[in-house]
Amino acid sequence: MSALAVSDLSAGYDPDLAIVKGVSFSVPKGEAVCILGPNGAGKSTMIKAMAGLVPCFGGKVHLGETDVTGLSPHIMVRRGLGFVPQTDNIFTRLTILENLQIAAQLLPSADRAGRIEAMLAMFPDLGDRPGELAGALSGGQRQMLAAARALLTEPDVLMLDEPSAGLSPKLVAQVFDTLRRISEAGVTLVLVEQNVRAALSLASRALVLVDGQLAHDGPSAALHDGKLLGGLFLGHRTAEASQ
Ligand SMILES: Nc1ncnc2c1ncn2[C@@H]1O[C@H](COP(=O)(O)OP(=O)(O)OP(=O)(O)O)[C@@H](O)[C@H]1O
Repeated sequence: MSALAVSDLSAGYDPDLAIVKGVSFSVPKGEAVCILGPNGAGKSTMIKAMAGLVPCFGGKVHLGETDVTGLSPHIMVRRGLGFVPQTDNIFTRLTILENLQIAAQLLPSADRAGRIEAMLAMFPDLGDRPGELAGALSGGQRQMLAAARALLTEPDVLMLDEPSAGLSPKLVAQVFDTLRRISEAGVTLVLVEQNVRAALSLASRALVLVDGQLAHDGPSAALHDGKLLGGLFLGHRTAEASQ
């Protein structure tokens, strides 16, 4: 049983103009998968459609055995999906603790304090200063807070849209170390990334999206060869994508 299965998904902003065009893939429980591709390929649109934030025109998204296609984002969370958007993923005028408390509203009240404690323990940079304003955090720490908010509800699958966007190389390394720990804890990860090297070092498998279609689906190791990746970005397709 896959943790996440996407079949023949079409999605976009205008029903007459699909951005994501018939994409299929599945992610086994515990796997980390990255979605790469040139600018404008439709990566963010696809991950947002999977999270219920962009309309799906056709196809299905399953979380485990549950069909979650087109459900609203807060219902997706209840079905076991965590999503970290690229921007506006924390409340900058609230404290770290308040950010976690808001996310915890989705949990039964008896579980809230324990889960918040668990997140503060998992992310020591946050646990050291729960009363600090989120707006005062570094870019990397903000991404950690956004991930902590999504992990509070113990999702089966955590999806992230460009967690490295706008970060210095040092902060990118910090964020990816955190993602590695999350992956090692058994959470299934799906991330869209522009930072190819960081994404391939974390994920065991890579999908390449070009012009809204899957051009490649295979082990990350195969893409350490920059030539293959360059060819894919230019529009070549590999056999794995059509299987
Ligand atoms: N809110 C929107 N309304 C209409 N069109 C949009 C919207 N957001 C994105 N698009 C269009 O969808 C297409 C795919 O954009 P998307 O952001 O999904 O690509 P991407 O692969 O994530 O690109 P990048 O790597 O540059 O972030 C682009 O043509 C873009 O202009």
